[in-house]
Amino acid sequence: MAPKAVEASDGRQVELYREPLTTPGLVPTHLKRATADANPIIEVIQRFLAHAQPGSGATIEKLVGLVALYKVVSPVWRFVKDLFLRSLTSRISISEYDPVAQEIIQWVSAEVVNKGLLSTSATVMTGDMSLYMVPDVYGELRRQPKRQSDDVSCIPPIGKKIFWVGFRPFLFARTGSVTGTKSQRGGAMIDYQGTPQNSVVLLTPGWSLRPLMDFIKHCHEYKLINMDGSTNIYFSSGKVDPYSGHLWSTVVKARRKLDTIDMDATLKAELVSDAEYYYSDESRKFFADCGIPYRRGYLFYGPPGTGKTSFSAALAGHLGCDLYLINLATGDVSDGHLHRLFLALPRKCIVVIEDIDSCGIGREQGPASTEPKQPSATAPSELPITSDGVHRLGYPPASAKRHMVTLSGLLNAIDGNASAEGRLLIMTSNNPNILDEALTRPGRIDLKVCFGKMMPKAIHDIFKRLIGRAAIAGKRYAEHEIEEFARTFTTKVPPNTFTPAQVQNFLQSCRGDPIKAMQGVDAWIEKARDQSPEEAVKESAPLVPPPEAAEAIMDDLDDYLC
Ligand SMILES: Nc1ncnc2c1ncn2[C@@H]1O[C@H](COP(=O)(O)OP(=O)(O)OP(=O)(O)O)[C@@H](O)[C@H]1O
Repeated sequence: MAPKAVEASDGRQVELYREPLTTPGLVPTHLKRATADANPIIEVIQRFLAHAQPGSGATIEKLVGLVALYKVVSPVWRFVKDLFLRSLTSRISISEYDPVAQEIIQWVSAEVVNKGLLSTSATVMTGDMSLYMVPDVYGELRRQPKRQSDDVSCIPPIGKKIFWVGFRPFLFARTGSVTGTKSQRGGAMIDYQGTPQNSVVLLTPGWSLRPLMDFIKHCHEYKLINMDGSTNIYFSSGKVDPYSGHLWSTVVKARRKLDTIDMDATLKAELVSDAEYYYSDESRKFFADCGIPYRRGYLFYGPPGTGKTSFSAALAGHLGCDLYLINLATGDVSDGHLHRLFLALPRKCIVVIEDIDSCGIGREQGPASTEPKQPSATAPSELPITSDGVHRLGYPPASAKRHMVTLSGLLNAIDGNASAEGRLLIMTSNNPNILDEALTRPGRIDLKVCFGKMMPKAIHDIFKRLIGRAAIAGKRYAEHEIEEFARTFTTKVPPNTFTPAQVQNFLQSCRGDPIKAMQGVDAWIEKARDQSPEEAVKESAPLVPPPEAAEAIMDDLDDYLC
């Protein structure tokens, strides 16, 4: 019906969209609409209320009838829809803990959410777009308030998304048992301890799982191509990450190259070739044929700041796998938690348990012990027994207050029957002599490697890397001049006296200036002789700072570029 223009009592023009309900010429105010400033939603509500009035034709009873009809029809519709989807589609559900799920999220982030013209919702993260996107840093804006000038990238939010790969449609859904709202928790997965987990569901038309498997493979290959140049470093604080609901939190780091680790060249080559062989098809077959659990373990020992953790990170980058760091010394990791951390590991990865000697690993007394008693450098019976009946090997730092991993808990996690296979485990220690022999026996630890203080060749190399590269790139010095400086520097620094962290610290302070390095080296040697390796390490940045410094991690990311 055409609107009618009517003049209101205050002189304004109003339009009537329907015949007046009462006497013609007497217009109820709730049916009027001012031409310019009325809110259309309020107007609809007003009209509805007017219709619902007794005697208006549409009664409250009709409304109740409509609601009842909806209540009956909606479960039937859901049932028909589910039946249709289940009988005509194939689907896969994956826990978000699973690296496969993360690869899918990464693909959907990059190819659907960030490129999609029709993407109307996403979880926002900031960061260097040249690095690979990390699925774990949900709520990244809260974590990185200072990085406002950076590029912004998006990952799929909790919810559903439909996209096409070639001519095939896929439905991607993230259920949010941990990070989602109440209404988004339906169908969420539950882990073996009954804890709800976020999960990813993939669905495509057809009865074969093949297209889904091909898509998952495609996401994996995509990750391998795009991960070139960076390494995912996972670390655990002993708590579930509040943003992702994962046990592991992640940072993405520029890949550290093996040639930035200054150590004995033969030793380095042997370690790299051993790790490469471990992950070769030939070795996999050998383990399977012989019925040996497919695991390998290294013990890296030596003073702090000699490159044990840095080499592990470089090795992960070289092998193209992720690095998982566990620090038991925080006192936040319990036996059960450690077990769950190991269960959540992918098949190919490097796990580093740092400073294993300083975390207070003890041998349980009585029936709980899983290993026969082994003699060790310090006999367990001579050690203090705590109230929980556990001998502590070494003394935990003051921070280790709440949880303590026991020796049997650790052994169970690393090679118990339920423990995953395929990982390369690296334990680092400053004091290997106090470690229980059960922990380092062959089969658990296959190679023990000493990371020592700097020898002349390594001193020469570190000078050329930290001073020479910048000086030559800036065309301030020729290569032969740098070679000469490096030789002089090497003769001045006494061999087997300083750790790489100490030398790196000094050379960094010279900011690529060889003259400054030559002028300052004698004074530095005098000072550094009295400095303990521990103090030197404190001055140089650790690989992964504690989780509470997550903002700082991202800010300092570039510092790791070598
Ligand atoms: N061999 C090395 N070559 C190059 N850099 C090194 C080497 N060793 C240590 N560094 C540098 O020293 C710092 C500390 O190294 P890292 O944390 O790897 O030592 P660590 O032996 O694991 O120490 P800790 O026993 O305290 O864990 C890092 O910044 C690293 O770059």
